[in-house]
Amino acid sequence: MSVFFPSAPPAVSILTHRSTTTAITCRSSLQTLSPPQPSAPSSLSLPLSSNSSLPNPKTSPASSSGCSLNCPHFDSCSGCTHEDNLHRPVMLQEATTFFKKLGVSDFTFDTCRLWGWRCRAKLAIRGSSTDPLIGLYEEGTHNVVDIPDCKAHHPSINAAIELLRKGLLFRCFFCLALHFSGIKILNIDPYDEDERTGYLRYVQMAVTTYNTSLPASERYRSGRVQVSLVWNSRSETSASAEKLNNLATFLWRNGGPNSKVHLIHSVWANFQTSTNNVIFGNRWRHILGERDFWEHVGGIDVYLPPSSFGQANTRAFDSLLQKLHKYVPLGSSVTDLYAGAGVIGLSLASARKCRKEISVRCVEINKESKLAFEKTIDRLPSSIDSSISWHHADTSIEPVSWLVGSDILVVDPPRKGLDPSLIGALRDIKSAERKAMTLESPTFKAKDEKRPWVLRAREDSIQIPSRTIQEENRSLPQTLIYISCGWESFKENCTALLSSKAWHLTKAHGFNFFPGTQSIEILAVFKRGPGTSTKKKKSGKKKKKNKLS
Ligand SMILES: C[S@@+](CC[C@H](N)C(=O)[O-])C[C@H]1O[C@@H](n2cnc3c(N)ncnc32)[C@H](O)[C@@H]1O
Repeated sequence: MSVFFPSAPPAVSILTHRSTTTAITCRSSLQTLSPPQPSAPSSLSLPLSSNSSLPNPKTSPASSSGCSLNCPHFDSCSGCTHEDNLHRPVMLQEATTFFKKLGVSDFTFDTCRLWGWRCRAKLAIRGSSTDPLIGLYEEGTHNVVDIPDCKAHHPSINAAIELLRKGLLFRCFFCLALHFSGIKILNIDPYDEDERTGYLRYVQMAVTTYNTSLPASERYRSGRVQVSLVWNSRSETSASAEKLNNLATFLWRNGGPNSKVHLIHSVWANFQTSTNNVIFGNRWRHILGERDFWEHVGGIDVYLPPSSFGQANTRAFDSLLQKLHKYVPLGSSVTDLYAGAGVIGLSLASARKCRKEISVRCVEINKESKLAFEKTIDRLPSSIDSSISWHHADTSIEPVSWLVGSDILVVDPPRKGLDPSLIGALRDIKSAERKAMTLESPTFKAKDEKRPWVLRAREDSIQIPSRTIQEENRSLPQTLIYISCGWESFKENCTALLSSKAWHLTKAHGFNFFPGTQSIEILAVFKRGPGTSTKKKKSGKKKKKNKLS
């Protein structure tokens, strides 16, 4: 649940989360950013679990100086950049000022969860089989820092790392009841970048907090981990396959359904032999546990294979989606660019039961996301009667063709921001619209032929459309909703859009997606045209005309 603390202009409103589970209150009530206040205002939710190393709210009240990270790895790990005032990232003041200058004085900020928020982590594995290191690189190096007590990780991730490293009582009758590491006992060497030897390169840990056999209030803290082992071999048939299977079995035996705490959801392998810094190779193999991995965000069940993009902060993403729904009127046609598995578009399609005739088109460059889209669409409520499609395409190529036929454009690009060609198309949207209205527009036809996978929400409504969405509706979006995880690129893109006078900014919201870092997630709403001042003049003229006529 979100609680709204009204604030005096020009301040930012801070929205905070009250957990359905155990909650801690960082004292204070009203939040403004100018002048800066020393104390934390928030009601903060803390996920706690039996295997959690998070502070217990009953024993560790938040300090009056704010909400601190209190992480033992802070000095050596590159993951977090600041320790204090997690509820108020450094960027927040700058963002508030930036939006105010652009006429948005009611910028809000949702503090979200401050600890245990990361539900998806990619960690490097280095060191030796007798002393494995599992964590992030030290700033500017390839030295891995062990982070067993990371305060950002969902506690289940830390527990799964622990299982990978130290294990439980494994083969204790052989080893005189000593506790040995899963890696040590199986004699699995971590990858050595210099020698290009060893087996285990990285691990991706993804937590699902959607276990419907538990009461809703217990689901978050009882999250289970999909473990993906990035293995230094070409495939599962290579010589080291036995070691890989032994490690997977070890994790499953000690963390699967027959263990004391069911921690491990599934174990996957990814095969990567490249010498570059790319984490994953192209080959994936499901080894143990459930193949299907579901999460529930934005009101829908979302399927997330390990190969597809997934948001790291599940709960914060859910808050953002709830906010986003408010900006999409019933009956809109939506294009979701940089869509991943289409979570944003599909969540919009299902947002309200009465939403009919909405059309959603998702565009994504990673073909691995297609399966996730198909699975997710299968679980959409049967009341949804929308035209929904997913396209494996590069947004930067002929971007105008993706804009045609949409009322609302949602963009959620990677950190580097929008592709220059898309920025160009949006700046020049008026002339693009004129062209689109021309029946024989070449851009139009070309894209139409390239649509490889057009899926419909319901099997029985599948029709090979004789008239595509674009042919029915050739207008271009009147609203642009920009979701950004890269503040610097957002500022640049925003300035470029506004300077074209093709768009003006109407709303902006911030979300604490990455507490402890410099980053915040932005949801910004742009409307077509140059904005209020010109509008006022125009409406003044209109009034006069009306009077005369
Ligand atoms: C920040 S993620 C957002 C994904 C999705 N909206 C979600 O929330 O799950 C950015 C996505 O853009 C995709 N992407 C990057 N460049 C792209 C391009 N040129 N065209 C289409 N998609 C692209 C990435 O593969 C990634 O899935």
